[in-house]
Amino acid sequence: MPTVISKYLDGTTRKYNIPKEYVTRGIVSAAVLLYGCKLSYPYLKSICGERTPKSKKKILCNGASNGKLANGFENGVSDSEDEKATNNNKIAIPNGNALKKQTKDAKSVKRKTAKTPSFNLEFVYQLIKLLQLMIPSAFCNETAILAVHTLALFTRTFMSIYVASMEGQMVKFIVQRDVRNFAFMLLKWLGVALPATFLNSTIRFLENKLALSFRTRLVDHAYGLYFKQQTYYRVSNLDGRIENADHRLTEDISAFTSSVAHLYSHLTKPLFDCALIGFALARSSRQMGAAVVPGPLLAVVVISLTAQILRVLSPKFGALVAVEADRKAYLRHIHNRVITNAEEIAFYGGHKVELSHLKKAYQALVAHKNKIFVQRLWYVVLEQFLMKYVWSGTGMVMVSLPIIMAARPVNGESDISGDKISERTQYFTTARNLLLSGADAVERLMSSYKEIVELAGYTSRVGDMLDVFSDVSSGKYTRTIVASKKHPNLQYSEGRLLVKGVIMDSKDGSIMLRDVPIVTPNGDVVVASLTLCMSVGEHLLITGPNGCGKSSLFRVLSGLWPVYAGQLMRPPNCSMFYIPQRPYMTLGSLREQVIYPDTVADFEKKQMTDCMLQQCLERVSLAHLVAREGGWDATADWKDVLSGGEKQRMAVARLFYHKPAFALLDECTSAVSMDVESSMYQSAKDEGITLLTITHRPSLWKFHSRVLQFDGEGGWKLLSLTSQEKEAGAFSSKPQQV
Ligand SMILES: Nc1ncnc2c1ncn2[C@@H]1O[C@H](COP(=O)(O)OP(=O)(O)OP(=O)(O)O)[C@@H](O)[C@H]1O
Repeated sequence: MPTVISKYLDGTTRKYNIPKEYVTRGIVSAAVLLYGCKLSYPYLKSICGERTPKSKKKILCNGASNGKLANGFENGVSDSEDEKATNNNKIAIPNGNALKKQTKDAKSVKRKTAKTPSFNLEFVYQLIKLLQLMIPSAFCNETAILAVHTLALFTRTFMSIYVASMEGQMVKFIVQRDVRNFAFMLLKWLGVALPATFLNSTIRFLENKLALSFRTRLVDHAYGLYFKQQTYYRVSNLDGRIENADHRLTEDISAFTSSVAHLYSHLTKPLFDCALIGFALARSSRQMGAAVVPGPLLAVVVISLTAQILRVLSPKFGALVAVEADRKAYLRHIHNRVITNAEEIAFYGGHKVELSHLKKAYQALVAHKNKIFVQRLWYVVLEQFLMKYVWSGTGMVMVSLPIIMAARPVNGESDISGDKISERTQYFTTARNLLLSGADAVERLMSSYKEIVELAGYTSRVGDMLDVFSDVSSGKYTRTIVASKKHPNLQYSEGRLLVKGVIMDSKDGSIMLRDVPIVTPNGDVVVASLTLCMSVGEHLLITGPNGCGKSSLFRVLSGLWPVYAGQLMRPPNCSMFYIPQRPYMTLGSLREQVIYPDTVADFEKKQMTDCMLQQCLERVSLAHLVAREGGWDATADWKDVLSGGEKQRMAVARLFYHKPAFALLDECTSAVSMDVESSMYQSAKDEGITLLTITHRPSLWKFHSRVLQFDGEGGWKLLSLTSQEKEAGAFSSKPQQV
């Protein structure tokens, strides 16, 4: 076939008197140009597709009015789908059934609009953004590693070519029966092998180093965002875009950085190989006196065709990888739940239920992995057939072309003399080795496509996570708000509640709320408008039925939940200390339990002593703990070592260590005996701490001067307590509103 093409070319160039190189170069350029157009067509189309009017795209975010998911899922949905969904949901939803329908619609839109990561423009943008984080400047560690890595890859390619030419010469000496030169060449070959193997190992070492450096950069950045403005709380409680942030922060970042570093060497070396080997092959073809163009032209055509076939038939590895990561994360989450709640589950004997959850999560992962294996099986069969056999055949033709097409001797010289044969053998061996390396390089380049698509999956997970973190840390939340939840006092835009409240620093240290609503992250308005003023020394008791918004008021005061309307004036966070019903025990020593959330360095900076900590423990009747646990430096799993009541008392001991202006006590003594509870409350008051207490215990009324009573239906009353009421723990007559 190539001979036919060559003959036809000869005829045509002679006929029209055009230099043969011009024609062959023209054909090659046109082929390359056409193939380039073909490859770039889908991307050009997607760029044009993205230029749809913004207004249409924005409809997607309109969750409040049409029940659709708010942003975060914009990509990958057609405009017609948007419009259909919008129109469907314009109908008012008066009852529960309709509400269910709406939720179903929202879910189906979520499914439709869920992004499928693939090799597209969005992937490129996200990757560039992440690369800027991983390589922050031209003079950083990572650039240095990259430079050394690139140099190592380049040197390795030169070595491969050098080794191939040495092997060619060795075969020539064998054919010539030249033992001396053969032995010398063999020694030289062995001498090169040593640095070559060292270089291979160095390349792998540098790749791992690069992956680790990239990971460290990303982890630093992600942790910075995660612990900024309580993002770790808000991302799971106020925003609905990502689940299992822990998995993304650990596994996905690691997989992403390893994939980037691996792909760098996986792409760079084959590219060097292709360029340099192509050049070396062309040079040896010319030395043989054969035409340079037909061989490479044939290679370009065959490789382009096989690449196209593989591209069309390739499964969507990016989407498959993203789903796999999701399922792995979910399985880990279920495991974590079992570990965290082991005692409760054991008491209930709930292992059957937990086991079934675990099995379900595991089966989902296994089913998905099987799906990937099956898809990979057929893809690898095709890939191997095309790359191993079709390419080997093409390589054979390419290697033989210069020998077959080389100019024949014209002056009666023999074509099969010893010298000529050994020369051709040397050429054949060198070219064959070079081609093998070249084929290997192209194979790696093509199999890299699969890895690039997999990288798209990780890029999307890591990139989305960082986007969500920075949105959330700057107060932008995305969560579905069902249309029927809209409240006239609040403002909505594109399905999201707008944060319109004003937060001010209190100058006199008091707390003041004016028309502040209490709204849950789901958009439920628990209390429509609350007005309250608390000066230092005015102890407030908060009561009401379950779920009426008592703890939520603390969340608003602490800044965990946004102030959607009205005004909130409050002292700085360090002046307010929150103690929850379920006390939290940190990792570390007994000392670190008392000083939490201070670190040991803070403790030393404040010039506090263990003796002072001992006094804190005495106030909550835990003085014996130091001796019992083996001193202040003793470490244990405090969550399990301390009893429920002891943990609650330890949490109150922290109050005496920090001595804040206000204590937000959320049923934090429910497991403490009543005598110890009373002495703790009295101590806190004596210390000058103003109490805001949520409790159902009448015995605590006596420590407070006012009561905020929620009715559970959005209403509330602020009442003063008489001394009889304080003692009785109940209102003696009809309560008087303040
Ligand atoms: N993270 C959250 N996401 C969505 N809704 C929430 C969240 N936290 C609380 N809620 C809802 O807010 C409402 C008020 O909850 P809150 O914890 O303030 O109740 P409470 O008055 O303290 O109740 P209890 O006396 O049982 O502790 C409840 O209906 C609850 O379901």
